Amino acid sequence: MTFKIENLNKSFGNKKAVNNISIRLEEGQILGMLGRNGAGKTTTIRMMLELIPKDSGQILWRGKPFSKKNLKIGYLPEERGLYAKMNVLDQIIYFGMLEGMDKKEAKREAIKWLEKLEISYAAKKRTEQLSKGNQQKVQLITAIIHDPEFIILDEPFSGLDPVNADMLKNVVKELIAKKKTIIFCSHQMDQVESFCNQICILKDGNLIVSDQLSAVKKSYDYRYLELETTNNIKDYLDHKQYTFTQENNRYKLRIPRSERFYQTIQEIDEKFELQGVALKEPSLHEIFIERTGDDVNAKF
Ligand SMILES: Nc1ncnc2c1ncn2[C@@H]1O[C@H](COP(=O)(O)OP(=O)(O)OP(=O)(O)O)[C@@H](O)[C@H]1O
Repeated sequence: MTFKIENLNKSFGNKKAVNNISIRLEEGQILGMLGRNGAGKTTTIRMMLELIPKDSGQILWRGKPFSKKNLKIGYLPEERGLYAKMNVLDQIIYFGMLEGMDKKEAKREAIKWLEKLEISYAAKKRTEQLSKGNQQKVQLITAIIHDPEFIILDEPFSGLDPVNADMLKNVVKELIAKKKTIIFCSHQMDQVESFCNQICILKDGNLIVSDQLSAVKKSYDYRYLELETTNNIKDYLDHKQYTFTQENNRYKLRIPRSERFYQTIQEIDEKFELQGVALKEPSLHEIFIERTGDDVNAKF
């Protein structure tokens, strides 16, 4: 395992913000770090980046301390941290130099990225003159200009219009294609699902899920059977005590993973004639809600 967090702990006074968590990640994998507000994600990341000291535990990269001294790390923080009065190009060069680049190289890369993200026109503007979305592009550039091998992205697409969101998503896809190791924090479950092959869920400082996304889905007790029919099967499903939702001609039934549903399908088809049938794994959204303690039936 290339990246390891082992028995990591952090308290603030009486508050246990991170409780003995261990996470493993192979190089080139994308980990979605999930948890409700206050779960301990930012605290974990801050310890990784040595911004705050850990109480105990270790964080390792290829067997050595996970530290800027041993690998290049890129970080896009949730609270954006740019210098408002500094001009965009100088700002990016400054961050590049902080990460060990020489000025010429940082300038070359900065110009390349500004062109790629279609904000070259803003190179000489003060950062505060840019829209929120364009400032976020600048922030992303400062996080990856030094070509880091490990990248932490905290809510990278929040507050972006769809065109800019797609542009930054393409950058993340390129990073994934380049086999960067990435930790991706987001409350947008569909984004986590589309980018990450591994997930961990924190709750009140505890790690309650940590596995491959596919394994997490398979460990969920339910699946969903989607049926399409022009006939009204609502009464039948009520009678059979299925939990389901209906949208026009489509019905979505929550069935235990163990249920032998072929017979159900056959029975419904004979009575009502089905136009479509599909078996779906639960979405990450559903798993998240169930595992972090909310009533899944209320949300279903
Ligand atoms: N500097 C601090 N002093 C005191 N308590 C803190 C400090 N930083 C975090 N906490 C507490 O630790 C807990 C974990 O907070 P953390 O910011 O890590 O959560 P999070 O999962 O990142 O939440 P969010 O999704 O809202 O960013 C919370 O109860 C928070 O109030």
